[in-house]
Amino acid sequence: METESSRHPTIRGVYALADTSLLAGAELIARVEAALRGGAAVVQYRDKSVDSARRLTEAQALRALCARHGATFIVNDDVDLALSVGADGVHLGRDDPAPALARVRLGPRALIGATCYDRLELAPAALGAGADHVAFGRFFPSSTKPGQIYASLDLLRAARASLSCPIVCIGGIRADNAAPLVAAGADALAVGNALFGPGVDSEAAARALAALWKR
Ligand SMILES: Cc1ncc(COP(=O)(O)OP(=O)(O)O)c(N)n1
Ligand SMILES: Cc1nc(C(=O)O)sc1CCOP(=O)(O)O
Ligand SMILES: [Mg+2]
Repeated sequence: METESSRHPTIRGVYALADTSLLAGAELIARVEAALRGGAAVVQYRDKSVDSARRLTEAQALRALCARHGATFIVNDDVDLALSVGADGVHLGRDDPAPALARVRLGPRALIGATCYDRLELAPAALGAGADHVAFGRFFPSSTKPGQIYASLDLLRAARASLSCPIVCIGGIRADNAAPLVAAGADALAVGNALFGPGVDSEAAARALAALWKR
């Protein structure tokens, strides 16, 4: 049986973006749990508010939920919050603390993701500075974070050919547009709206995404 101490968190498969602009109040836990039942393997808590009390409560609850399901739990942006709740790691972009600082604070076992947008050349620097996995995107139009630059399948193929770390794809990903990303070497697909948008059956959506690796 897997125990807390024997668990080896990884970045692989359906990476659920638990974004509080999509998931308010009680919906947060209920729908993330549904996505976990459907096969989500990673959960990222993404909350852009400054309500530190709510952020702590929500991150603690998600951390406990992920532990019960054997899923990896990542906090977006906030190294201190990740440390406070015992998250498996943190995801950082260009406006966030540097991966090197996160590595020092979180230790050698932490999972530290770095966004590389549409730029493969950012990856070696991020990995050299303490990140252990990278993300590229957006691949499709995203209503959750509009206006981002597009990454291409060619970029993903080049990244797969040159990087041995886990690669996450993000941005407008759904079960019906994601197969080329998996074929090009994505290890994980970070998905917000297609899992947690209004009216979406989060369990069924996660199951359909997880099936992409079983073809
Ligand atoms: C898995 C994953 N990839 C990319 C991002 C985007 O990070 P960032 O550029 O720091 O933007 P914000 O999400 O913080 O607005 C991400 N969060 N997760
Ligand atoms: C948080 C984030 N970062 C992006 C980037 O391109 O860097 S796209 C994005 C939102 C992803 O959510 P959805 O699956 O709803 O499009
Ligand atoms: Mg960020």
